[in-house]
Order: sequence, then structure tokens, then C-alpha cells
Amino acid sequence: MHSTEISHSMEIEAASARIKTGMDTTSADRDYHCRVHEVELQTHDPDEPKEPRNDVTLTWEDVWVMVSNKSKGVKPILQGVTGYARPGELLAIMGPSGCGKSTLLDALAGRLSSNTRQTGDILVNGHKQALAYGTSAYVMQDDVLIATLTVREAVYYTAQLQLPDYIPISEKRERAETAIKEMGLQDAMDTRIGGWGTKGLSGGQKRRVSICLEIVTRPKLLFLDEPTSGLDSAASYYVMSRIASLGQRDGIRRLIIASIHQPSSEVFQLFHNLCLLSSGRTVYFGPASAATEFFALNGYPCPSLQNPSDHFLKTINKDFDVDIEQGATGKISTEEVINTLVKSYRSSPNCKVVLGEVAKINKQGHGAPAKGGSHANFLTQCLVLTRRSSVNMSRDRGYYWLRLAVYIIVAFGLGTIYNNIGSTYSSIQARGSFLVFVASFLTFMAIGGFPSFVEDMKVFARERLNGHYGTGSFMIANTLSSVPYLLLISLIPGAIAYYLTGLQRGWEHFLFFVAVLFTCMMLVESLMMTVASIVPTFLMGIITGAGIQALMILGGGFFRLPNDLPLVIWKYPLYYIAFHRYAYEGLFKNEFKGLKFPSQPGHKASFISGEEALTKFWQMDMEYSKWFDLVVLIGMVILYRVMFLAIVKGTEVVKPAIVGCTSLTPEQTKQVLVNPSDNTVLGDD
Ligand SMILES: Nc1ncnc2c1ncn2[C@@H]1O[C@H](COP(=O)(O)OP(=O)(O)OP(=O)(O)O)[C@@H](O)[C@H]1O
Repeated sequence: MHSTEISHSMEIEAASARIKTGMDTTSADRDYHCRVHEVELQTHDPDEPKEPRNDVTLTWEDVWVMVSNKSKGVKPILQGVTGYARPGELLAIMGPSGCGKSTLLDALAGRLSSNTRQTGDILVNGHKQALAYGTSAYVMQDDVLIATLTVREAVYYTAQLQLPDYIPISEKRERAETAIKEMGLQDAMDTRIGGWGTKGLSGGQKRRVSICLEIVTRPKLLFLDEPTSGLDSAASYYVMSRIASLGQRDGIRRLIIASIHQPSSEVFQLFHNLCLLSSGRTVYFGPASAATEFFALNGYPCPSLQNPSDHFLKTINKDFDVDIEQGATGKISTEEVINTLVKSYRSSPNCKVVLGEVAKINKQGHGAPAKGGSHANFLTQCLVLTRRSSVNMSRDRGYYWLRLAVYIIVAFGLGTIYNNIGSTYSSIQARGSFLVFVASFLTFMAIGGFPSFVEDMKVFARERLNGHYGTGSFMIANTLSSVPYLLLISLIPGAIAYYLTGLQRGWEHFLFFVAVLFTCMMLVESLMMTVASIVPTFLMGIITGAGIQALMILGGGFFRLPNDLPLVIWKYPLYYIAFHRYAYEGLFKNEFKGLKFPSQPGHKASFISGEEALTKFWQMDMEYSKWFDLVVLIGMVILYRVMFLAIVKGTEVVKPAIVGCTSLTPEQTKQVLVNPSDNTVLGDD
């Protein structure tokens, strides 16, 4: 250190001692933070290279995030926050519950939800750019994991999905194990994660698995939303210290930003910088080590033996309407305390240092735009996802096994009710109702897989947002992994019902019957995928899916014959878009064509052919063969899956934060500016 820096630090130490011992603070002390901050900036990494090392630096300036609400108008969640995060450092975002920590993380990561509006600049290495894949990873607040996988499998599959193909399998496996050990999960490596109805890992262990999944690629920028929730204090310390150590590992400097609720004093010491928020406003931004002094300078010293983070959060939590002791002046409300701190921070030299640093980083452009990493190619992703999905389906008894058992029971029911159906005149009607039951209700039962699919969708949503893979790979993998199970479900129960009933003999007829059953089940699953992409909850999804199918069954041309259907809605378009119509026609033609039945007594002709029965009783269109119907059904499977792909792609989170700024409309801005209850700080300044 230069001699000037040494004397600078000595001065600061003296000021610090005065504040800590409660001695009178001088006006020079008021600049304390500014100087601590400046010294930290000057002495920050003396080995910092002149040439950029492809590090990632993040700055944000005057960032506002608002949500519009019909009843309350525009509500600001973040109000003009400014800050920066440098490589190799751990920035902690702290504040009371609901103060906007997750929103700030989301804004910085470019993943704000679509009902929010954001203004202000968020720059990566001084450039407006989206965070390319491989640059950043985000550990969400909630643990969304595949319950049936073991810890080792979950992390290893993620490593295979994310790490580029040129990395050997052995290294991917090693990286997965290293990440698991780093999070202290070595003893639980082969334990299944568990979930709803199946006990597996504890909440804290799941939290650590979520972190493993994101650190396995060693991203340059790591966002963590409450990484220590559910962990005991020792585990919190170890987890945070390992996360902090990632900042300077393997000669690469990583930037880590974590929102955290209540760190212990030991954890607190791991933070380089601290961003303290209250109601979306910055109460403090700067070195974590100087925050105690900032509070003391403003009349809220941390009592000795108290954890500083507890003290900060207690002082700035206005949810419980508690008054704060303030020396001789008595008590003041928390709201006033917060306003004082916010105002004091904004006018402090410390805040100017932050603004100066942001401007400096942006001006220097610090480095080249952050480059993205490469990940596994599309084919590898499809294969890994298919394997993972198959393992999940085979272990989740509710996904297909229970359905197979239920289908077998129902098939026996069908086979006994229609046992040896024969070829009497009355068997025409019996065959018809048998086939309609198969096409309508056996396929309807495919809806039973929806809850498991919704769980898959949650994992998919997390992984897609984190850029692990795209919608196309997910859809292909889901299709491929479900095929063997759907084949089993259509083949075994189908054979039981078909042969017990005694439908038309011959392999061609039986296989066509199975093919229609299989395609219809696939179709219902595809329809439910589309529903899941639109409807937010599984209960709403089941109800919506069941309703759509009920309408299709009604309009399918059996319960009301095609020529008798009301033209509006029922015939056009429902009869033509209901898959049941093609399923009925395919199955009926497959069964009736080539058969002969005795006529009713008194009828001129002695027999009635299957073809005649189809036109006479069900007004079936005989112009096309049964294969046409099967092709239409297959086309519908593809169509629904493409619809799913299009909807999911269409609703992908835009990245307004980093790509550029989305502006509020003039009305919205005006509304925020004139609403003092929502925006006290703007009024103050
Ligand atoms: N997309 C949104 N739509 C509506 N309100 C939102 C949205 N995102 C955040 N909010 C609201 O903004 C406030 C801040 O939310 P945020 O999740 O950022 O808080 P937090 O500090 O992370 O809280 P916690 O510590 O409890 O997780 C909350 O009142 C929340 O309801």
C-alpha cells in the first residue's frame, strides 16, 4: 500500500473507533463511509489485470420496477436503486420480507415477470446486452426438483445437459460429485430427493441440491435467492463460505449476488458489499463492513453483542408498526427511521462514490461484452432429457404404472360386460357402444397423468429460464419417453378388452384398434400439454381439459348423429375438430367393414352388411378409409404439440432489464410521481 493509503486507512480506523466507542463524531467522520468505500475500491484486487479477463461486471442505475394493478394503479416495487457488482465479489441484498430483494435479483438477471415494467439501465461490462447462456445461473427461492431422482442423478443429469459435449463424461461426473460435496451432501448422494407423498431429503438438503444444480457449470455470474433458507446456522455458514469461495476459483473471478434474510455474524463477514433495501428503496449500499458505522452515524448504533444484520433488519422493518428508541428525542416510528436513513444515504458521500463507480465502470466498458458459454448440443440434450424423463416415469408410480393397473381392471370390466359379443342384429349396437366407450372414456382417462406432467413443467420452467435447454428438446424428450408406456397401456388392456369381447378377428384389425387407442391417448396427453402451457394450476388444468374433452365427445357425431347436430358450433367447427369423430370413424370402419349381421325380422333383406350399418345407423362418411382417420389423429398429435411449443415460446420471459429498458407510459409515470403514499422518497428529493 502507498503511504497515503496507509494514513488514509489510519484516519478511517480512528473515525471508526470513535463511532464504535460512542465518542462524539466529527464532521470528518461523516465522510467515513465515503472513504472506507473509496479505500476498498482503490485496494480492490491489486492483481487486477489491465487487460480484461472476460470477467463479468454488472452495474444498475436508477432502476425502477412497477407492477400495474387494476384497483391500486401502478405500484413501485423498486424505486430508483443504483449499484454495481464486480467479479470476485459477493454482494448481499438484504432487507425485510417484501422489500424487493427477489425483484432486484430478477431485474438484474433479466427475468422479471411480464406484468412488471422496468426503467433504468442495467449494464453488463458497460454494455446493454442479454446475459448469454453460460454466463449466469440463478438459484430460485423455491426448490423445484425431480422427486424421484437421487441427488447424484439430479446433478449429473444437469451437468450432462449444460456442459458442452467436448467435456468428457468422466469430468462431467466428477464435476457433479464435486458440487455435491461442496454443498456437504456426500452422505445423501444416493438418496432420492423426494417430494409430495414420498419422504426423501430434508428442506435444507433440497436447498443445497438446488444450489448444486446451478454451480455445476461454474457460471461467471451467480444469482441466489435466499440460498440459506431452511438451513441451520452452521450449514448456512458452510454453504455461504463455499459460495463465496467460488468467487475466486480456478483463476476465474465470478460475481455472486445473493439475497439473504438473516445471516449470522460469521456469514455477514463473508459479504464484500451490502445492498440494504426497504420498501424498494436503498437504505445502504457499500462495503458490508461499513454498514454498522453508517447506522451509528445516523443515530442507530448496533448494540454490542448484537448481530449487525439483526440490528439492520429490526431498524428498517416497518411491517409491525413498532417505534424505535432514538437517544434523547425519545421514540420515532420505523417509517420515519427508514425515510431518514434513505435520505441520509442519498445525500451521503458514500452514495456519490457508488454513482462514481457505476459511471467509471460504464465508461471504461470494463471489458468486452460478456461472452456466453457453449452447452450440450440439441441431440445430446434430447437424449439426456429422454433418459431422465424415462427414469422419472418408471419410478413415479402415479405417472403410468397406476394408470396401467386401472386400465387393465377397466379392460376386464369391458371384456366381461361385452363378453363374446357375437354377430346378432343387437350386437351392432353393442359393438358401437363398446367402441365409443374405448374412444371416449379410455382415452379420457389419459388425463390422469396431468398432475405428474404439471410437476415436470415446473422443473422445465426453472431449467428453461436458466437456459439449460430449450422447449424443443423438452417436447421431444417428453414424447419419446412416454411412447413405451402409452404403448403398454394401449396394448395390454386393449388386448384384454378386444379378445374377451370377441371383436373382428385378424391381426390387422387388432393392431389398428391398438394404434387408434395409442394415438388417442397420445392426443389427450398433447392436448393436456397445451392446456398446461396456458392454465396456471393443475386443478384448473384438469377442469379445463375435462371440459374440452366433454364438448368434443358431445360433438363427435355419436351422441347426436352428424346430420342432426346443430350447425352452429356443434357441426361447424366442433364436429370437424373433435378428435373423437375420427377415432369413432376409424374404430367403426375397422370393426364393421367386412362383417355381416342378420336383418331384423320382417326386413326384406336377410342380412345387413357392416358398411350399411355404418351409414344407416351412424351416418358415417365412407368416402375415406380408416387409415385416413388414423392419419388425421396423428396429425392432431403433432398439431397440439406444435401449439404447446408455440405457446411456451411465445410466453418466454423477455429480458427487458439487460436488452434495453422498457419505458413506462407517460400516464403510468405520472401516476407514480403523484402518488405520495407509494413514493415518499421522490417527494423528499
Ligand atoms: N410480478 C409481480 N406482480 C405483483 N406484485 C409483485 C410482483 N413481483 C413482486 N411483487 C410484489 O413486490 C413486493 C416485493 O416482492 P419481492 O419478492 O421482491 O420481495 P422480497 O424482498 O424478495 O420478499 P421475501 O424476502 O419475502 O422473499 C411484494 O409485495 C410482492 O408481492
